[in-house]
Order: sequence, then structure tokens, then C-alpha cells
Amino acid sequence: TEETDGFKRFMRSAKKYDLNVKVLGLGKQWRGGDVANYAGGGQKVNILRDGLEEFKDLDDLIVMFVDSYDLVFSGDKSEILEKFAKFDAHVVFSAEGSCWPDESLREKYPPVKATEKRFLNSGGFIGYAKDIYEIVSYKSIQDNDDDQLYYTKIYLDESLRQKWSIKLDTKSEIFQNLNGALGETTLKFKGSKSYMYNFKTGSSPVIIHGNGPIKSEFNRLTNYLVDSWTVNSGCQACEEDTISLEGVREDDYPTVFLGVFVESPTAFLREFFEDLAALDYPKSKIDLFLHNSESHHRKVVNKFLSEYKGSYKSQTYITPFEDVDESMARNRAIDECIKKNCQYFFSVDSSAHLSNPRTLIDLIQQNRSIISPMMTRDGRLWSNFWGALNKDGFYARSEDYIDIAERRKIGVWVVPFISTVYLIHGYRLPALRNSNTSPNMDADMAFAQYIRNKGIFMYITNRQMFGHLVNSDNYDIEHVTDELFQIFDNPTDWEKRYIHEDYHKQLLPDTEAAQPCPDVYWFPITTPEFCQNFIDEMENFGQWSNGKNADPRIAGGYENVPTVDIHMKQVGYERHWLWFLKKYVSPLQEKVFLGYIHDPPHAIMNFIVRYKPDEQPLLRPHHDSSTYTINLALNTPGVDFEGGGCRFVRYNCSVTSSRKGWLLMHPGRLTHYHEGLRTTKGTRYIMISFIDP
Ligand SMILES: O=C(O)CCC(=O)C(=O)O
Ligand SMILES: [Fe+2]
Repeated sequence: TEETDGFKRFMRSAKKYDLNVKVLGLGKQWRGGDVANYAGGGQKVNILRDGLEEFKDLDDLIVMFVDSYDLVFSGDKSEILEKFAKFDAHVVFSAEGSCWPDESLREKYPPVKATEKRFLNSGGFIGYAKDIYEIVSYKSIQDNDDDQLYYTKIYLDESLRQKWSIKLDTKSEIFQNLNGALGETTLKFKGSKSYMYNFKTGSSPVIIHGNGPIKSEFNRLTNYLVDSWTVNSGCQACEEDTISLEGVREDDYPTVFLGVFVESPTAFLREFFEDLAALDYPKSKIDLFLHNSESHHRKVVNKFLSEYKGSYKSQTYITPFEDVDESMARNRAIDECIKKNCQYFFSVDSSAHLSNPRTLIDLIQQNRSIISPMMTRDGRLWSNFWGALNKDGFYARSEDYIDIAERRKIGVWVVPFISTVYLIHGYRLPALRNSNTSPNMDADMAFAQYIRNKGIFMYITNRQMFGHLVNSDNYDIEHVTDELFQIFDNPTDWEKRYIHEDYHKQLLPDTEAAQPCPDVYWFPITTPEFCQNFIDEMENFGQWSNGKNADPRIAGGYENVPTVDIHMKQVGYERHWLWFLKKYVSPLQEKVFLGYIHDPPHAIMNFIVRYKPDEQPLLRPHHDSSTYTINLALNTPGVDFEGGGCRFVRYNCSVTSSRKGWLLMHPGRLTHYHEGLRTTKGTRYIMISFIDP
């Protein structure tokens, strides 16, 4: 009765196999009951009777009747007719393994072999128009009676069975009902063709029916069936039914209602907004709606809002101080979008970094009901879609989940759950009011379930790299800059924010490292922001040592060459720093001190040193207890302080014009006797590691 996504999928398959379909019931009021959960569907018999009226006297016309929402064709007319002929029957009904809706009729069915299906399913049958017309006219049936029971009773009446020469397709030659049979079927590919194979009966059925409570699994299979995707040809359905914004004037771009949701503490939120603002789409066509429920994030949010004030078509901000929870905010966004008559609703959560600026345009052009750009967490399989559901409606891993998440299979996939970022056609929204609310369920779970129940398809596309998801599982908001501590969970974001843009160049074979003094190497490694965040973190902690020899923080309690410093252990950064040494410092070392490979590098002494004229201004000549030492400048001579620098006595060579974010690397013992020169004004900060003591 409705033009659902399932119906469109069905029609696509009919077109693919060049079958002429007469659609019955479209636009009618459905009075057949809730057939997903209860018996019903009698209306289908009535509709079919009316539809067959004009053919009732044709005894050489073969017709096939099939459901559509949960069914696709997988073969053409000649294949269907050939198979039908082999039955030597006038009417063939599809069969399944369970006896529904009246279990008590079980034993009335003729027995079948163990590999076959014994019971009638009314979702598909084929036969001569005259016989079928007589069957559907045999008795009257109420719209909300059960159609399957109607046909079952006819079939189980031996005289009627013979009269109309009715057989069941017990070996799934033509019809494959999948409920209870998923385990005996598999997808097969042959060049650019896909089909289903039943290895229990050895058949390749041409009508595939996702009957019963296996809709998600059926949807998954139809990502491949009807030649939608094959191993050899990849995604053949991807370019179908798309639209193009190519050549469209910006003024004529569709209107997008952008709902942004900051619902929990989120790492790298600043970068999230940078990506959002950089989307390749005219802001004059975007209504911005932002809900922030974290007062912790209000500064970053406000900065984004004020920076783009007046740029978006409109700006709505629901602050953390308003009494609006996540579900309410999400529902409200949908309502606002409807009110504005938006053409698209684009929902983006703060963990979705849309680093591909084409994302929004790509999604619009893909032209699906609800579509989400696939994203995963940095180097993880965690993504914003599920490939399958378990019995309770929670996450289950589908057979193809990893291939899709890792983009080994590329395409546009119908899936049972999407979250975090998605685009919805505006005309779909009225059906989705209050879709984010369900008792005892998170908003995203409620939303996906609601859509599934509506029979609307959710697609995930991995045709492009769209960006990634930030992982905020271990995001503590107790530091001055919490991102500093995110080197493990969000390595890509961390690197982008904190590793010097010229760092990677240093590793190229043709790049020669700067050498300001003999065997003292000089590398850009961290950004100025890292240096500033690091200093701020330490100053906030504030427990600088007194620069005396007695030092309870170290084994033995005595420091020969003491500095005013803070150890990484004291600020909970030891693990992070050691990883930094392994990941970023070791490769540099291996380049300049050839043949010395210690993986992972070892370091017990990792500390930030503070020099001030009236505190500790200098450090007398000494050796370090290290194989090599790194000395990272955290601020700038001539700007933040006067004097300072490091002098290597043996070579009478000093590095005084140190560069913020650049480190010095030098041997620790024997050759590189060195001293810290006097800081005469301001404060000098350096970060030191004694590596491989
Ligand atoms: O001040 C400098 O640059 C040298 C620091 C140093 O040698 C040390 O902390 O061991
Ligand atoms: Fe030193």
C-alpha cells in the first residue's frame, strides 16, 4: 500500500530482470493488520482477486503473486517459467520450515524429505491465472483475517489441492523463504552477477523473500543481491538513483538544517568545529542548530558561534544551562527542521570529525532516505554503524562488518543501525517526530529502532574517506588542556595538534638533520601549542623542586646536578611521554646515530626544567646519565627570556638561539660535557629526557 524503501528495492529488482509488474494495492488504506507481529493480511487476497478479474478467463496466462516490501527477484522470466514448468502443476506456492499461523495443522501436511520445507508460505506463488483466480474467489475473507491460513486450508484439502493442481516449492527451486533458512543459503558471485545458492537443496532460487523477523539480515543480503555488489565489479547500485549538484548555482543549493550535538565531554572539540565550518557548502543555505549539554565546552562552542555569527542562514543555540536533555534536543531539531520546510536534515555529533569537506555534498548526491558517512575511531574497528542486530536489538557483528569498516568492500549499504552523523531527506521527517525518545534506551538506539520499525532504510556509505570518530572514553576534564593526554586514544588528532608540521620531513632519506654543534642534532618535533599547553600544565601543577642535591623523587635520593624541575611521573604524564619518545624521538635518533637501535627507548628521568634569574639561572658543566639526551625548547630566547642556551664544553660550541618546539639530541656521556647557560631575564623552560641511562 505504501511506496516504502523496501518497495523501491523490489521494483529495482523487477526492472533489473525485465519483469513486468502490476502493482496491486498501492495507495490503498491497509486494513490487513500488524502482520509483522500478528496473523492478518487477508486484504492481500481481496486485492489480488480484484486485480485478477480481468485475466480470470485466460487459461494460458501464467501469473506470479509476490509480496514486495521484503522480497527481491533474482532471476528473469525464462528462468522462472522453466522452473515452474518442471513442477508439472497449475499452481506452486512457496514453502517454509515453520507452520504458521496455526501450528495445529502441522501433521495435516504431506511429509517431505529432511532437506525440504513442508509448510506453505503465502508471500509468493505462481500459476495459471484462471486457477489462481478461482483459488482467491473460493471463499470470502476479511481484510484482517490471515491470508496464509486461507491458502493453507485450501492446500490441505486434498480434493481442492488436486482440483487446482497445487504443489509446494519444498526445495526452494523458485521461492526462497529465508526465515529459518539463513543457515542453508549463501551469496554467490559470477562476474558482475550475484545470486543466492541453497546448499541444502542445491538450488539457486529466483525469488528471495525475507519473511518473518529477519528483516535486518535480509536487508544485508540485498546489499549484494540483484547485482548490487559483486566481488569482481564492486558496487553496481551505487550510482543508481543519485542526483548531482554539479553546475548548480550556490543560491540554488538545497536548504540544509544542521543539527549539532555536544552531548558529552568530547576530545578535540575545537578541531571538530574547524572541520564543520570547512564543509564545502554555502553557509547561507544552512540553518544551524546547536545543542551543548557540557558547560565544560562552552568556551569552544561560543568561539565557534561568534566566529560564524551571521554566516549561517540562522543560528540557534541551546546552552548547557537550559533544561534540555539529549532526546529533547534531538527531537526539537527535527521539529524545527520541519517548521523551516528544510530539504535536508544533517545531524552531526561532536565526535564526528568531518575532515573531508565534500561529505555533505556527497551525501546529498547519493540521494538515499537516511544516509550516514562511515567513520571509525583512529585505527579501530569501532564505527558509527552496526552490520547486524542480536535477538535483543543490540549490536551484533555481521559477516561483512570488518570488510566494510576497513573499506575492503566499498559501497552504499543498508544497515540496521547508524549513529553520530547522518543526512535525512526532509520529506521523511514528519514520520520521525519524537523518534529519539524511548524509555530505558539511549537516544541513538531509540532513533535507529524507530526507523527500522518504520521500514525506512538506513544506509552507510564508505565510498569515500569522510573523517573519523574521536574517542572520548578516557577523556578526563581535570587538566588545563585535556587533549595533551590524548596521545593514546586519539593519536591522529593528537599528532595534528601537537606534532610539528616539519617533523615527518626529517625522516625522509634526503633530509639532513641540522647539526649546530658536532654530534648535536636539532629537529623540529612539537608545535608551539604543545609547548604552551605543556608549560601551562606544569605551572598549574606548580610543585617545582627546590634545585637541591637531596631529591626524594629519585632512587638513592641524591641528584648530582639538580635543577628546578617537575618529573613527568608527578603529573601523570610518564606513560604518555615514553610513548612520545618511542613514536617520535626514536626514529630521529636512528637517523643520526646510525646502528643504535633501542626499542622501546628507556628513560627514567623525564622532566621539565625552569630557569629564572632569581631562582635557578644556570646549570654547571656535567654529563647526563644517558646514552643520549633530548633537550626540547618550550619557549623562545629574546621573547620569553634573555640569555640561556646549552654549551658543549669540549667543542666550545653553544646553542643559544634555541627554537620553540625543536629538540637538541646529543650523546649523554664522555664527549658531550655540557652546561646550561645563565638566563638573565624572564623564564626559560626546557623538557629533558635521559634516554637509555
Ligand atoms: O639548559 C640546558 O639547555 C641544559 C640542561 C641540561 O643539560 C640538563 O638538564 O641536564
Ligand atoms: Fe645535561
